[in-house]
Amino acid sequence: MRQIKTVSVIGAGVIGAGWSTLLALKGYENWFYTEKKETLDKGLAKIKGYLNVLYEYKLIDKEPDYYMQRIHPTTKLDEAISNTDFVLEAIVEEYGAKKALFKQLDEKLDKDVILASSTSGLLMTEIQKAMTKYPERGIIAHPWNPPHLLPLVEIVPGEKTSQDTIYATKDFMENKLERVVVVLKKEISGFIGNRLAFALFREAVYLVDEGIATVEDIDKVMTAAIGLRWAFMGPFLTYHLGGGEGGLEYFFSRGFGYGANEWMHTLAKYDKFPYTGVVKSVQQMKEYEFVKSKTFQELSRWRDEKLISLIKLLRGKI
Ligand SMILES: NC(=O)C1=CN([C@@H]2O[C@H](COP(=O)(O)OP(=O)(O)OC[C@H]3O[C@@H](n4cnc5c(N)ncnc54)[C@H](O)[C@@H]3O)[C@@H](O)[C@H]2O)C=CC1
Ligand SMILES: O=C(O)[C@@H](O)C(=O)[C@H](O)[C@@H](O)CO
Repeated sequence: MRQIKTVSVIGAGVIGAGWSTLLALKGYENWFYTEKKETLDKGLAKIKGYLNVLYEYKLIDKEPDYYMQRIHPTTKLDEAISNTDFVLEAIVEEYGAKKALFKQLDEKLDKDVILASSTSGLLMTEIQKAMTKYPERGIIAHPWNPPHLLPLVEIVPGEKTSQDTIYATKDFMENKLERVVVVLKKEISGFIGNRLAFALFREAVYLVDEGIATVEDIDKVMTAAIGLRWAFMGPFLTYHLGGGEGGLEYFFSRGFGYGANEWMHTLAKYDKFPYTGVVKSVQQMKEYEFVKSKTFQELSRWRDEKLISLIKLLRGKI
């Protein structure tokens, strides 16, 4: 297993900036690459913003510039992979772009350099079709936004991914970057988190489309109840407790789960967001009281401040 000292982050957007920040925080030199200087500079500004908030909240004890020294920005791909031990791809969510990049990297890099995609739901098996030399080193390491704060990484092997690649990626994410890692037993689009998140989001858009509730009220339902529990309990533990002394078995046999059989057939079934639902949701987002007076940067900072407080309470560290 190759010792990882230097990492290449390919893609300087929301996720690339988060990965680069996390790597620097955990002591790793990392290349931070995208093609366009303007995008690269925006990515660096994101990183500096992330580090400033962490410093203000005393989650890091050194000033942001101390960590920035470990981040090496470049618009030259060959420079970004010149001495790399591990690649984290975080470019646009398109098979075409990812396959072209993985093909290029596979041709250039030693066979023990792992190529990990941040994709939100695409399949490594499909990406590996473009890797003609060492497809076994291709894998998915799906972070959650923002990666420097949310600890989960879903590792999803493709059909050709080797056990060594899985083991090395899990070891790096879990033991070196101190992430919470789930390795999927079978490859599936959307993985675990996004499938669960989008099952709920599909229903949320349906309820807006049907005029049952506004986007603001749906968010209230999530944040005033469901989301609070989910910050420290998943759905199974939640409903095991919901079953009282009888636990999950009672829940399904006589409890709420049994009762839900009366109306579960009314849940949204569509496999693409309905145009009318999207239009109504976007329009109502513009009327969302808390949001309409804030910029993306202000909302991102507000989100990170809340996440930091929660993470400190629930995990004690990032
Ligand atoms: N935004 C999110 O909440 C999350 C996104 N992801 C995944 O992470 C990946 C990146 O997502 P974001 O950072 O949100 O996207 P983004 O659009 O913010 O950033 C994409 C970056 O890749 C660069 N880029 C695009 N094509 C490129 C290429 N061919 N070569 C080099 N750089 C290229 C862009 O300039 C940009 O810097 C996607 O696969 C996405 O599905 C994963 C978890 C969460
Ligand atoms: O929600 C997240 O942070 C990630 O799991 C994602 O992949 C994003 O939601 C993605 O689906 C949208 O860019």
